[in-house]
Amino acid sequence: MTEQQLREQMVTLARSMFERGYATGGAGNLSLKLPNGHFLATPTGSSFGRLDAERLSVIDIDGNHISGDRPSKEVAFHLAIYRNNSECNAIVHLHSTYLTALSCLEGLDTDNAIKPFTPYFVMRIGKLPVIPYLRPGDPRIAEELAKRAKDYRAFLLANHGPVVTGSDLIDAVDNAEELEETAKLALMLDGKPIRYLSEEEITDLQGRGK
Ligand SMILES: O=C(O)[C@@H](O)C(=O)COP(=O)(O)O
Ligand SMILES: [Zn+2]
Repeated sequence: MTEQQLREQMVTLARSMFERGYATGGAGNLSLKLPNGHFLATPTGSSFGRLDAERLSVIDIDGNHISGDRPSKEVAFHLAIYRNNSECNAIVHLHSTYLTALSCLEGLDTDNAIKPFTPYFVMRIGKLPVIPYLRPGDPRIAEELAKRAKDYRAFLLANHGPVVTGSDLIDAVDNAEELEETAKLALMLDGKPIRYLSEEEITDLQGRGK
């Protein structure tokens, strides 16, 4: 895809998420790898419902602002993931309701906040590690994500929200939406006797793709 097509794709997917309630106000940010090696990111403070393709931010791998509006304050953590996972070509960060609710719970398993009970969580995400709470924009979020980037496709920032990767922006958005639905189910089922997938069932799903 050309840079122009990728710009339009970001605007369209962001608006779709906004209209379906996955993003509200100015929360969240998106990025993707451009064909020339730079990165396209949402401007800081922008609403997913009102992005302008021509004003999206372009940054390089060192975080230098190349063009467009001032980039998201979280570009450092986006770049930390790109640097450490060559399979990641796009990133979605949301404050979506159910994942953010989950991120506020005490006593989460920090290796995997959602114990698998549906195949698509295993196929799309695998495991959801929890990053200890840091204020939004804190450069230490990038350090924490850099340590885990090559081993996971998604992360849960404690008391904040999810960070989800993909092979392209469509894949990252699909992963984020399915992860949000999984968190919704997990909270709906809280306190009920869940039949979790067995280790054998999880192993059978791993490596089969989506
Ligand atoms: O939670 C925050 O403040 C950021 O992580 C966020 O979601 C929006 O920040 P910008 O991308 O700088 O608008
Ligand atoms: Zn945020």
